Amino acid sequence: MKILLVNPNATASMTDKIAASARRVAGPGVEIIARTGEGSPASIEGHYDEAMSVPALLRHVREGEQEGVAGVVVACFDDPGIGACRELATGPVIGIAEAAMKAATMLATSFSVVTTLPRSVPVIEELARRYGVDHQCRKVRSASIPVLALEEEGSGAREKVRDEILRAIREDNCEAIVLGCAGMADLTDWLSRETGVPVIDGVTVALKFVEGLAAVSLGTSKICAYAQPNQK
Ligand SMILES: O=C(O)C[C@H]1NC(=O)NC1=O
Repeated sequence: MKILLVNPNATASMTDKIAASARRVAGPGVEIIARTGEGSPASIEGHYDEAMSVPALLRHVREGEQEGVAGVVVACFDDPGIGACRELATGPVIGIAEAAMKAATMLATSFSVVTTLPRSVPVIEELARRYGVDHQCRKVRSASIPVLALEEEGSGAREKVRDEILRAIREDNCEAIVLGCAGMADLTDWLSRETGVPVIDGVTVALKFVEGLAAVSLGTSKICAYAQPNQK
């Protein structure tokens, strides 16, 4: 089984980190094909970056379809272009925000999200509403770090994420934490140990959801909303 994992931003080191997290949990016989959003913004921080990341993402999904991938993980917590990707794909297409937040609702009665910058907070709050989990999402918080600080050793980014998680547990009455950035994937185990609560990373959860759905031969419905784009 081949699964396409796309980091929609243009930072290859983040793609490598995300792919390593995914490969650590991939099942036997599952090959992860990792791709970077060449020509897209170096990081996705807000609506404009998100929009600018979709063309390269769609090119990778189209290529993956031609390569016969079983499904797609969109590894950016804005879940950019999911509907458009689903129109191109036949297998499941799952964004890490939807995967992580819905997984949180299966593990706890409440969760908070910790993302990078304040400007990403309303984007994620809207996703929680769209996915119908806003009543269980206590709060979306920001660690006030640029996305790319997560790529810099010694930046203090990981400690800021940890400290914001501890504040969430104290103040939000939440029982689980969702990591609001694909670039946090490598911090998951450390953060769980440091904080004592389930810390959910959307990259690995989305991968297992795609793997599981593909394994039972379930793919994207093509009969209406996600039918192939009309030829003009
Ligand atoms: O908006 C964010 O902070 C998260 C989002 N940005 C990015 O480049 N990869 C992400 O997962």
